[in-house]
Amino acid sequence: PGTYMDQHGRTKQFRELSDYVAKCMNQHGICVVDNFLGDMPGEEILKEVQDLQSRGTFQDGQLVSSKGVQSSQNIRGDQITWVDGTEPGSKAISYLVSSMDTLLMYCGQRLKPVSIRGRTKAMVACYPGSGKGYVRHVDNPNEDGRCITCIYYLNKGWDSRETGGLLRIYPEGRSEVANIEPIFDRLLFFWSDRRNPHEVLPAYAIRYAITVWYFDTGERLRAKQRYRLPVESEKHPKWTPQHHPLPVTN
Ligand SMILES: Cn1c(O)c(C(=O)NCC(=O)O)c(=O)c2ccccc21
Ligand SMILES: [Mn+2]
Repeated sequence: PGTYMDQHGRTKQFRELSDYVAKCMNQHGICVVDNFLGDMPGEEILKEVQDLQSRGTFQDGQLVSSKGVQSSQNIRGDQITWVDGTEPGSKAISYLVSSMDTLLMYCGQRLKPVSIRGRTKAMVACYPGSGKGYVRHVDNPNEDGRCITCIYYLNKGWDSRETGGLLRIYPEGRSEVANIEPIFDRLLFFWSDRRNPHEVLPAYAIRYAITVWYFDTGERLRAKQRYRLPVESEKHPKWTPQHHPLPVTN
């Protein structure tokens, strides 16, 4: 039987990790964390995503462009579904999202100048591997409130030389690009605004990812006033470290 990694051990790990994430975000605006949760929890999350897919909950992603919704099946093969973590069969996804929340909470005020108090639900995405990718875009080009994009990848043994599917980021004002392999148990953060245009290169194998966008409190409030959304419509995670049973770790 495995030993429980004690809550204290994990807290210490997250504190150190948050030092790295805060520094990396302020320096580069892009941050990669490998082996975020470990093999076991990663496998649990992958299983839940595959179950979601087998239950047919994924629908084709719509490309919402500034000209309103246009169906884009021919451009993007991605399929998406939204999970808030309370649905049956989403315990591991919920553990992932609360781990993301906790890590960002430990970053606290160091992620200047944003102050994060809310986020979207988790968007589970699957590229079927038919050679489609995702056109180059900016997640938040018009100050809709989203400040940090957080993506968790689930693809075991992914090798983009074989199966493509690289995330390519073109950091604004820089000559070099960032090529991110969507490998299993990898966590990625980047600023959601125009600093990080990005694209997903055509994928030739099934490619899973789970994305959460974190809101900057001020920007989100202003965006709501512009569109008169009820301010309470956001799911505000409580910022106390979530008490949840830690997975058995060998
Ligand atoms: C399916 N999919 C996406 O894959 C990305 C995206 O940037 N993905 C990056 C990645 O998976 O590495 C998106 O930004 C996105 C935005 C709205 C709807 C669907 C979307
Ligand atoms: Mn994107």
